[in-house]
Amino acid sequence: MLFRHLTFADLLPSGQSQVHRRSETSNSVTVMLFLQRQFWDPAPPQGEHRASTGQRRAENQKIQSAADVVSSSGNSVDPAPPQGEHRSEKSREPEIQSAADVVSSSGNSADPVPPPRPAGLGRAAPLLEPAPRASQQSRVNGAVPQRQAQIAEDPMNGEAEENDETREKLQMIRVKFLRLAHRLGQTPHNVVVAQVLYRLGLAEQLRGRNSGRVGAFSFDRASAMAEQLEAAGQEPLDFSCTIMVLGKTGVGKSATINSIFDEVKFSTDAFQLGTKKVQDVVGTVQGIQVRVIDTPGLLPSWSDQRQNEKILHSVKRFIKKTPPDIVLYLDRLDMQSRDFGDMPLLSTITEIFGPSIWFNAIVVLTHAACAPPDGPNGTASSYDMFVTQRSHVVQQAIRQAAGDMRLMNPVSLVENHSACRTNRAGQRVLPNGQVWKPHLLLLSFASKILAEANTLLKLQDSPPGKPFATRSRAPPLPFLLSSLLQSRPQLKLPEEQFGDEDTLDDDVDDASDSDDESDYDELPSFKRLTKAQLAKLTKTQKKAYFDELEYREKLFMKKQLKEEKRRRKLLKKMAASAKDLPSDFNENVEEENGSAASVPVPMPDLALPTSFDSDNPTHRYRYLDSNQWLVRPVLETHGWDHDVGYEGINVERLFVVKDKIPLSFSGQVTKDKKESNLQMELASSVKHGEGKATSFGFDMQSVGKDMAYTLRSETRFNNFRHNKTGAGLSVTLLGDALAAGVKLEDKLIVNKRFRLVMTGGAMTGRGDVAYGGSLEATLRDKDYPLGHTLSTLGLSIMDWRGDLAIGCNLQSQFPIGRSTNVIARANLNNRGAGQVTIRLNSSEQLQIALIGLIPLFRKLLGYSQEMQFRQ
Ligand SMILES: Nc1nc2c(ncn2[C@@H]2O[C@H](COP(=O)(O)OP(=O)(O)OP(=O)(O)O)[C@@H](O)[C@H]2O)c(=O)[nH]1
Repeated sequence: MLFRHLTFADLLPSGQSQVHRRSETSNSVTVMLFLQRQFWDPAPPQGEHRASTGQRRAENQKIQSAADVVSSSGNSVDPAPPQGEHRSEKSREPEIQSAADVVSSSGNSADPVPPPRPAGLGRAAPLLEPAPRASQQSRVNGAVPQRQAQIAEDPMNGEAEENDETREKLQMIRVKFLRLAHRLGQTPHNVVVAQVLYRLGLAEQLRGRNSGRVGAFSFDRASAMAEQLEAAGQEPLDFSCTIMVLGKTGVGKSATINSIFDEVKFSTDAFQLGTKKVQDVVGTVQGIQVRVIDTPGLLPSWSDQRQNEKILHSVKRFIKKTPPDIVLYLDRLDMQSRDFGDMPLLSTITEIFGPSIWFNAIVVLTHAACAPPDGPNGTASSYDMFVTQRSHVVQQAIRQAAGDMRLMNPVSLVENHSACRTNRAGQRVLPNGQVWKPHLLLLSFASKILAEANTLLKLQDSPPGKPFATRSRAPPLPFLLSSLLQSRPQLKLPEEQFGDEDTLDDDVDDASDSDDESDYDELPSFKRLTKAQLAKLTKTQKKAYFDELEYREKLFMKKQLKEEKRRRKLLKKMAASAKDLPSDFNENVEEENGSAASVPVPMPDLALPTSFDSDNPTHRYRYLDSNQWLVRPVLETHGWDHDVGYEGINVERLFVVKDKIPLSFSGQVTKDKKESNLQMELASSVKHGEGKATSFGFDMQSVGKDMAYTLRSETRFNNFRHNKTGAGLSVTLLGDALAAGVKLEDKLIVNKRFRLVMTGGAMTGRGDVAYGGSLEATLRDKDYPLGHTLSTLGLSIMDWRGDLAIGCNLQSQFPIGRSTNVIARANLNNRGAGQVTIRLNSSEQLQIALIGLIPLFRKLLGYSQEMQFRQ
């Protein structure tokens, strides 16, 4: 049991995983200095991942974010990335998204709909410069002649030509979009325009890097060209857009179509079903060809869904040949629909067309000139607030129906009433000053433009002509690979678990340790002092006493370790020779073996704090050790707050099949306010020959919304005394994507203290491949396993889609004096992001805790300065 505990100690927080020898350790203080620029560890080196539950969780989160990044490839659903970390991940993916994203990330103050996503792409203006590299390039290549000259200098190979052709086509798409915006009276500074241009530039840049060349983002050139063409007015605009309207009956679908064309194309009716069948109309708006498909009105209640199904099937048939570029889902702004009151209707739409219908949909709220209702205390609520609330209800319902909580459909407002306020040009203006029609059309066109660019850059593999094709997600290969590359300890039988699998032959250890052992037996007798006696000692005497105590403790533990090792060796030898002995002797040995394994060794207790402070959860959560199942709470170590850090439960058990094969089961469920995670692992290992073993494992864990199921196998053999080699395979099913990988691992055990592990591998899925490798050097304490000094250097490298991520990780743990431990960690990656952490843990120097006051003082100082400034 003791060994089980130590083996799986990594699931406990570091402070608890060690057996606390120093019982006088009563007050302890941990100080962490945490310097961080930006944390993004592409592929943490081996051993890192399993260091603690928190890190496991972090890994899971990383996988999740990778899944998000990847899921958005060729998929217009954006996982609503938070600022910073996620953005940096996201920018790795050369993806262009639909208008849905473009708008949801816009932060236009004139827009009644506030930016629904916090990070997105932020403000408009700076986005016109997508990235330093690209903008520099654009200056160099800005003018056409210069660019041509550069092309002429380039070695003309096929790839370069293809790149130039693609770049030129992308440039024409950019020009086309600027012309559309121009016709709708929008400048490049309009948020939607800026976002589309930004995404085009970003995709081109990343695409260029992929093929070894940085793409040129020629915004100035495109803008000049668009202006020129529009001014001349002769060059026809090669663009048309098909828009389909869907929504409940009477919300204003036909009226909106009439407003778009500024003429009555369809009749509207205030009192009965207006549109009886699906029909389309083609017309031009500002010289742009627009086709709109009007659909019969849908009904909201459950009992009407049969009727809705019939209607939607007829719509599906209608759009089979010429699918729409964008869907407008209409609802009324002034209708206070109850939360999810429209769920039946939205679910039916999802059922018939698939969830992807929502990936290219804009929420349109009609009757937008209505006055906001009174607030709870009788005061009128603000228009913007009202719009936000209504938008949120519809967006949330769509999210629910689509089963994708990351979905963020843009919202556009419409007012069809003839009495609507107009500007001098006769365009309808909303109460917030927005001219709605160009806004709605621009959003719709942006989606089509981005789809065109996606097809050009082959970022999307949906078959052409298939309406709302379900776009499959690519598996997060780098993260699956980094999980495969982790070095996993081989599973052992309970009686074999003692000791480190990577130590050199026991004979070597024996030789080095023999002196110490004899030393302990030869030591003169020693009497421990009582507390009262200790108090009488002088400082130097105290030091000498503790030094002696420590020395003796060390020697004693060494001796114990040695004895245990020897006993195990003997048992092993006996078991080996037992085959030749009579059967009753065999039974005796087995009995002895069995009893040795089942001797109840009490689990080391957690070091309890002295106070019964209710904030310290150690007093409230203990773990069960009543039977073979090990049940423990999971502590979230990555928290600074004084809150309950326990967020889950961990269950483990080791089975022995046919007395020979170890089989371990471990499961963990963690749940916090927002998300829950499930991990389950089944592992086994079979020995076949001297120094050869094959491990098998199956694990499942939640990755975002999906479950990942992984089957893995690994074979290891000792080819030389100092060298162990292993090869592994893994297959992961994540959602509907399958990924398979291989790895090779070589472990060089230079001596008792120093070892080197090198791993390399590749992971493939959906025609994509990620390559990775890592190197980890470990230097242990000269008194290992008694001493805890440990230094590791890890290097990891990952190549995926031409994007190279290199990470370096350094960690050192060493004691200062008898009561203080320092753990220093630093990591850095080739994107310049890194983190430095210094953790100081002391059981005596309580005054170190005063360091924690520094941020407090800084804050207070900041306040006082602010106050002075105001006065
Ligand atoms: N005040 C106001 N009235 C509107 C607006 N949009 C539509 N209406 C009125 O609402 C009524 C229904 O409009 P329709 O366009 O027929 O609605 P629909 O969604 O096409 O209805 P079905 O064809 O039955 O599905 C008409 O009387 C319109 O004039 C709007 O934005 N503001």
